[in-house]
Amino acid sequence: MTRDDLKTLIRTVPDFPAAGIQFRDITTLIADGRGLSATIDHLARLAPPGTASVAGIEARGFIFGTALAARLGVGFIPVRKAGKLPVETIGQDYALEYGEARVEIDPTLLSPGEQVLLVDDLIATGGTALAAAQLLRRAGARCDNALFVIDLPELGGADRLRDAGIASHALMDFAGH
Ligand SMILES: O=P(O)(O)OC[C@H]1O[C@H](OP(=O)(O)OP(=O)(O)O)[C@H](O)[C@@H]1O
Ligand SMILES: Nc1ncnc2[nH]cnc12
Repeated sequence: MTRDDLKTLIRTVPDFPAAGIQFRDITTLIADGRGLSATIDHLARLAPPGTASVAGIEARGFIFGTALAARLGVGFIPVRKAGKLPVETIGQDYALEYGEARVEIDPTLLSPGEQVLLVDDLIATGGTALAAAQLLRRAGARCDNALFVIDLPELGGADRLRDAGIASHALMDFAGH
């Protein structure tokens, strides 16, 4: 399946979770077996050589991140929402398109200088991905690359990541918010 084929499997839900938001829903993509498999194929082709682990952002980033890590034969690092990890964590607050949140990681899961590939379903403002990358870097890992299924380019997230020294790719773009 091409990236254009995959794009047809994304469901758009207007005014969720707030008025004016066009919610790009990946559940219709992952419910399609060929679509899910092809998505992981496309992401795997974009993974940089030397990737030592994949970090995925809760919750939707876990779906693509774990599948990609298994495909690449590397470990998976969960970037969790606040209060979920059972050990001492480092955390970062951030703003997103429709609210505020905090992500946390267990820094002991990472080795110094380890090259971590950040994965999420979607990049909008980039606030979530930037917070996750900052955490991975604070833990001593390298985080210079990120992959997304969907980019909303008008919200400028990929530009923010580039300014922070993170190269990103997405399988598809959607215009508007
Ligand atoms: O680029 P940003 O403006 O930061 O927005 C993108 C983030 O928003 C969504 O997650 P959400 O916080 O809705 O959580 P979920 O994955 O648990 O549904 C999405 O999965 C990204 O993680
Ligand atoms: N428009 C959108 N659709 C789905 N997830 C999102 N996360 C942030 N903005 C989003």
